[in-house]
Amino acid sequence: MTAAAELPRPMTFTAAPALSGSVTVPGDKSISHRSLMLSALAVGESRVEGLLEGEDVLATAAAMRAMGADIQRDADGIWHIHGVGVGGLLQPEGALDMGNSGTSTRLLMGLLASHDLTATFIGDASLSKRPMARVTDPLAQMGASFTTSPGGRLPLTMRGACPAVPLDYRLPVASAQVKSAILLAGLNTPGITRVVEPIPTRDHSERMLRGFGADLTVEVEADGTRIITLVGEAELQPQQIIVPGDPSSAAFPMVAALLVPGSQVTIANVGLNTTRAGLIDLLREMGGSIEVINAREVGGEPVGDLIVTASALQGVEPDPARAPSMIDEYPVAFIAAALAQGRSIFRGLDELRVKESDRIATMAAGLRAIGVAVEELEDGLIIEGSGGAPLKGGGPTATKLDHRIAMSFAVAGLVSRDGVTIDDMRPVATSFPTFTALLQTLGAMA
Ligand SMILES: O=C(O)C1=C[C@@H](OP(=O)(O)O)[C@@H](O)[C@H](O)C1
Ligand SMILES: C=C(OP(=O)(O)O)C(=O)O
Repeated sequence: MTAAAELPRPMTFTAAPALSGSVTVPGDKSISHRSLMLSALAVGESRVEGLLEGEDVLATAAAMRAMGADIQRDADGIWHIHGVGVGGLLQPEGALDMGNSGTSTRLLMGLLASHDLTATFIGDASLSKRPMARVTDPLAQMGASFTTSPGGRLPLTMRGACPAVPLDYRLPVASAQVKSAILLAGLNTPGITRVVEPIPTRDHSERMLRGFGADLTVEVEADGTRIITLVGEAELQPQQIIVPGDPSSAAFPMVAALLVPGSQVTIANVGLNTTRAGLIDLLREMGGSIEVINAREVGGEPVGDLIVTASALQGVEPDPARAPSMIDEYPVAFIAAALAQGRSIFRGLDELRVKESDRIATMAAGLRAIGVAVEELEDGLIIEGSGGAPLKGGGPTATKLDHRIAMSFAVAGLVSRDGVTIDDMRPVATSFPTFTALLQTLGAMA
């Protein structure tokens, strides 16, 4: 990194004229991570089209390379991966730098837990504060051992177990990262690995593992509990993967188009997997006009184009049970609530406190600073909406190395009187490197 890249990059977003046009967002981050990891375990060449080329996914690519996978990007932007086979990852020479990425860290810990190697995981200041016991505990039950920093955090060193012991595990926290870590560990483990998921979370790992030829079944009980069973010592076949646009990135232009009066925007090729589509349901309940056209299936995932038209929104009190289906979209949903008519009450969001920042506290402070009346709860926020009146604005908003906080307050700036200044836009490169260019395409910035 150059010295300039290390300096915070503040930016001000000001009231926008009506947004219009058609855009695409970069590839899905969750699917991109998984496509690199599973391709690196298949024997032969996999091709990945539409991979998110953000810092988080590039951290996964670098780690897989460091453990023996051959990963190349061609001039057309297609990624070619020659894998090493399940169980074939090599001892990395240096520490694995996971940057800002929780998904890379937790999924790779799972993947390596059943390999005969030692790996050290390091990350940035944000990642080094995040809890890892949620994965190290079950992986230790499979035989891996860990030396962690205080509180079970990064930097940590893991010694994998080979053969590992298959695990039957009921998730104590609704987390796709924990689920995926155990399933990935199960790939190179003799016998049956089973994960019981009382509250469904994103199912990209299950879909993709099956797509690569793993013997994986999902049973859904009457109360919605999912039981995922994986037969270990799998052999994965190389695949051609097309990554859909990330619904978590589409969330920002979607909310911007609903809030900026007179807007109509098309966001093409957005992933619409129901385990990810909670924000669309919520915004529609608030009165948002979001039409899905060209619904189709691409590479085993539902995809569609969204036509979003500016709408007057009403306050909501969403059911906490839907939290996993929009877990990364709450920051921008809070901005939508700040412009809605009436009060919104968000509860059951404890998980937001352990993301790239404490997203409840960071959003509460940022909203207050731009003139929104907000009450912080232990597990959520109460937000008094402006009824469509522009927010006061201000800043600089402290983003705390959190890309979704930065993009959410950028959207708030588009519907503010005085503009909103973000203290540092650099973290946006982790998931959505083309964010400001996309806002420009829509006419949001001069
Ligand atoms: O599995 C994944 O790709 C992800 C799962 C979610 O995390 P949790 O599993 O911690 O809820 C989400 O917040 C993260 O951005 C990506
Ligand atoms: C929480 C997120 O990602 P991760 O856990 O991979 O850092 C996110 O992208 O909002």
